[in-house]
Amino acid sequence: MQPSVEPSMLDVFNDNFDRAAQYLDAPEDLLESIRICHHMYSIQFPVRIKNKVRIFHAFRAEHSHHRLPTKGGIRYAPNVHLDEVAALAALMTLKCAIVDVPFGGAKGGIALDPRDYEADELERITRRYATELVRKNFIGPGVDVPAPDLGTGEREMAWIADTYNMLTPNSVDALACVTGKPITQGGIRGRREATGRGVQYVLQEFFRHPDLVKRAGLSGDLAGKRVVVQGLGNVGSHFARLIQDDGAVIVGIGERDGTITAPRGLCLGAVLAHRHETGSIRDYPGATTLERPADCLELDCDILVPAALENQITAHNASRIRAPLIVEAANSPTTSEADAILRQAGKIIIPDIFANAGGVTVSYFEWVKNLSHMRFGRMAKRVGIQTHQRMITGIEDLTGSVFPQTLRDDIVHGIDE
Ligand SMILES: NC(=O)C1=CN([C@@H]2O[C@H](COP(=O)(O)OP(=O)(O)OC[C@H]3O[C@@H](n4cnc5c(N)ncnc54)[C@H](OP(=O)(O)O)[C@@H]3O)[C@@H](O)[C@H]2O)C=CC1
Ligand SMILES: O=C(O)CCC(=O)C(=O)O
Repeated sequence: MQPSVEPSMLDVFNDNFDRAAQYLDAPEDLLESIRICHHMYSIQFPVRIKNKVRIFHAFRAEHSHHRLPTKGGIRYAPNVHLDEVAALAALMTLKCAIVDVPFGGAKGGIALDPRDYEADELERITRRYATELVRKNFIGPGVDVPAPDLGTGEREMAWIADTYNMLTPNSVDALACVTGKPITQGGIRGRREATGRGVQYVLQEFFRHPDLVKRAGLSGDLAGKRVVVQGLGNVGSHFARLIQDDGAVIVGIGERDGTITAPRGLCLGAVLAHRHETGSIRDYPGATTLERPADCLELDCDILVPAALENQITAHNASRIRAPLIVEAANSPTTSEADAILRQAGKIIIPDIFANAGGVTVSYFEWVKNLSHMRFGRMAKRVGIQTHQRMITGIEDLTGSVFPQTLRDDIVHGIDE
């Protein structure tokens, strides 16, 4: 029987937690203290928008303080509420543990649709939210460190860092109060694409395990695999670009305004240019446009990557999912009932708390960089350049050949952030 109401994200987290707990030999009281969200902050504040005072509802949840600071994004979406950020904060605790970064989990949000506001209005709302977080000690380099999530990005993180800085004038570590900042404001190279790149790495790793590939009913490597992506935002667009470089073929894309599909493949760059020009992915030349964003989930493909919203694969559509491999780039895109249906059908699901952990991993390096007040590699850079230079000269002397200039520059320069 199909449920009439979709479960909340917190229901889904609790179901999954209970399922995982069965594999542990841990007392129930301990499990309960791991499950619950420890600190929750719910705020309502007024901001003047177009000469009218509007009340905004905003939240921050710190799931676990077993490691500090707590860490997790801030989302701007119309229906954000306290239970939702509590569930997302719990996922952050598990995610940080899986990739072993020293944080407890947190998440926050403001209930608004960013498309309804001008940039200066969003700035005032964001700065007021950040001020409220400072007032209640829900932000700080050693307390709770937000980052981008759905509907937010580098710009919002820069506003938050600046607000924090203004309110704590003697704090030398102020920049470490938030990650995902622009490079010029203390950000780190690679954070922008980190979550999508992490999803790419997860898939590359999956295809290094022939037993898993076989269990999914697939063969070979990523090249030629047919991929469908839902959501062309920060996570989805970088993932799609990177996976195309691995030879995968994007056969479908779902966005807010519908789905496009082309069995022979879509060129991501051209789709983004089309969206930029027309404001929509619909009617992309050479592709079929389907009405609903969720139509993309049911397309025939090898790998399905939901990278937009929660609760997309539900008890209602799970039986129509054709992809044998599902990679959860979004947080909580699959309800627990859907998860059971998919597993029953023999599908492999790579869960969000592993698949999208690339973002918080790179955030960790940004935080460390801000606390150390030094760019990665700065101290050893010159020594590295001299060592590589000597190595190249030695090889050229021994072989009598000369390195091509571009290769020489590449080797001499070495890695950066
Ligand atoms: N940013 C990060 O580093 C991380 C994000 N995540 C998770 O990844 C997911 C996506 O986040 P992110 O990419 O940052 O968010 P963005 O806001 O950058 O992108 C979301 C994208 O989804 C689109 N979208 C909105 N509604 C729908 C819909 N109904 N169907 C299909 N697409 C839709 C949006 O379109 P439009 O622009 O029109 O709104 C937008 O292109 C979220 O679940 C987030 O929690 C997880 C780890 C880290
Ligand atoms: O980069 C971070 O700190 C957190 C990213 C995030 O919100 C997430 O992984 O869901």
